[in-house]
Amino acid sequence: MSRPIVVKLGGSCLDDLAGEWWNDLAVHAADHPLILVHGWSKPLRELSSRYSDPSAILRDRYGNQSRWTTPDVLDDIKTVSTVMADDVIARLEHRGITVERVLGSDGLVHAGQGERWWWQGKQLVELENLVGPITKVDASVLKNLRAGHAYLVTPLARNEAGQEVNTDADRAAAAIAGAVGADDLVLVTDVSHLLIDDEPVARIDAEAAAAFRDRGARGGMRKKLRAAGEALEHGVREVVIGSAPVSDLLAGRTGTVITRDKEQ
Ligand SMILES: Nc1ncnc2c1ncn2[C@@H]1O[C@H](COP(=O)(O)OP(=O)(O)O)[C@@H](O)[C@H]1O
Ligand SMILES: CC(=O)N[C@@H](CCC(=O)OP(=O)(O)O)C(=O)O
Repeated sequence: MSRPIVVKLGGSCLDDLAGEWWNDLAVHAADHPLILVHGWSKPLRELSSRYSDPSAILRDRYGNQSRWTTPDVLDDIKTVSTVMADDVIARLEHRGITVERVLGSDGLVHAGQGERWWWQGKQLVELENLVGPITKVDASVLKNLRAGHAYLVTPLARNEAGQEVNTDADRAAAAIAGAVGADDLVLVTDVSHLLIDDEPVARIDAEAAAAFRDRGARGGMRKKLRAAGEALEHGVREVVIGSAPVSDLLAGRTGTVITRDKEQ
């Protein structure tokens, strides 16, 4: 069996991907087991204005942004994810690829104890946030990995107390890519490249990407660079960030390719 490909579909761009983009993905999926992991940031903002309020986003002590997640927010995440999943499934099935949907919290993604102290704007506050760091991915849940078949993962997780928690979608995709032995992780988003000093970057190694992350990356890109580093540590060969069809990103025709070593 060829190695699986993991593609993370950014919540920022999922509804902007054109028919051609899906045609290209279906060609890949016909030859490789495919795992899609989706985000939901934009659909949540469209569901309710409360998700555009700056107080909805917290930061941990490492500067990672995290949605303030309560049981109501989890319900909203599931509502928008079901609509997105129905759309993705229809698009791929129409192109001859079968799709199985998996909630990460149904045994695939395990989380540890969450943080209690968060930065909300400039204030450090103690609050309950249903977000957990990913501790394990149980790849045996994805037992039907084969060419022509795709999994669509909603990256929620379950913690040791049995609670369902939110996770970061890029980092969940990285952990899943490592667990299934994927060679490639593709992070599809609303920008064509990582920009450093306003210049698009075609290739960068993990060390330089981490150095830039801590110096200059913001918001969603900061999380992507952290996720890329984690994926490479877990054995993924390369991580590509961009907005083009997956074939173009995998061939290095566009996007930013992040590799473990300089020479790769
Ligand atoms: N150095 C950078 N290069 C490119 N994009 C950046 C950079 N720093 C921050 N960003 C932002 O990261 C965003 C992508 O992350 P995010 O909004 O989380 O997307 P997604 O929903 O696809 O995960 C871009 O739209 C851009 O505004
Ligand atoms: C803990 C946390 O913040 N989780 C993210 C997961 C979704 C995500 O990452 O969506 P994008 O791909 O659109 O960025 C959130 O709820 O927004």
